[in-house]
Amino acid sequence: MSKLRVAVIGAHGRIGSEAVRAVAAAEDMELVAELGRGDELETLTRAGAQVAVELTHPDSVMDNLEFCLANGIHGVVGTTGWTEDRLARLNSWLDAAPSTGVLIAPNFSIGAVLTMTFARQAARFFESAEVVELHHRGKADSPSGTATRTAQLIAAAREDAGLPRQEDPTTHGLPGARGADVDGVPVHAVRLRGLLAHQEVLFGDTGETLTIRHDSLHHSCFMPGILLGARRVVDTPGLTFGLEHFLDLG
Ligand SMILES: NC(=O)C1=CN([C@@H]2O[C@H](COP(=O)(O)OP(=O)(O)OC[C@H]3O[C@@H](n4cnc5c(N)ncnc54)[C@H](OP(=O)(O)O)[C@@H]3O)[C@@H](O)[C@H]2O)C=CC1
Ligand SMILES: O=C(O)C1=N[C@H](C(=O)O)C[C@H](O)C1
Repeated sequence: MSKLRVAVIGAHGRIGSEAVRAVAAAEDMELVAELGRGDELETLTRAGAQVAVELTHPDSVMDNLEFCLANGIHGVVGTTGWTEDRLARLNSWLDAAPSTGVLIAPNFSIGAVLTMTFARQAARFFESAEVVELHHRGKADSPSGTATRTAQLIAAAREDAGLPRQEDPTTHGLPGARGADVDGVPVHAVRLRGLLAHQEVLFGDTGETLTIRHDSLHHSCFMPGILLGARRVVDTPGLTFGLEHFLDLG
């Protein structure tokens, strides 16, 4: 059987360099290109890439995906910074390339995917919910894509259950102390040397709290999700948002 031809964009970065090693070690894949900043995107077509794993920066990801989709290359995207506007532009490129697929995964680690699943399940049972994400100091964006997605899922589950949007009871204080408001769910971002990627989802109601915590301790935790995404995206045209769609979570 022929091997899946996979390229990595952002190949010299923290997660990209790990992805290069993981793709190269996968028996069913061939690593056909490793692109860093300034490298020509045409390398992807010359190398015959079928899938591009995109792990760069919110400022770079749109141009890279526009090129990939214009050339029939599927995308597995870990880069953050997704807004409604960006998703609409991506969908318009996908409309013009109907047999091509893109997976955007706010987080490729199984523990983080389960955290989001459990948080969505718990959301309707608690009056209040907040998210705290903690990352290394080199991270470009805040809050993290995972925390934003988690808060959106919590807010949607609350709305589905008929719960009101959370009101902030604070009347006095310093700006920013209550975090960012994501659909009514406060999200707090910590940046600390020594950390990698961590998240706590806090729920509270009368007389009890529930905390769901996940810790990514090494970039290797993202690799099974990236490889799964590459294998599945070639048979999944259109946009898939979230690795959970490629997992059987019961
Ligand atoms: N979904 C997930 O599970 C995960 C997602 N991420 C996300 O992945 C992204 C990268 O994170 P991280 O590896 O820590 O960041 P790094 O800064 O370590 O790596 C990004 C790399 O991409 C390069 N780059 C930037 N623009 C381009 C471009 N146009 N073409 C090719 N290479 C480019 C950078 O080059 P230069 O250094 O010159 O700027 C850098 O080498 C972030 O958005 C992060 O949030 C990270 C971990 C897990
Ligand atoms: O920049 C990182 O490191 C990470 N980025 C992703 C995010 O923003 O959610 C995933 C994970 O948290 C690591």
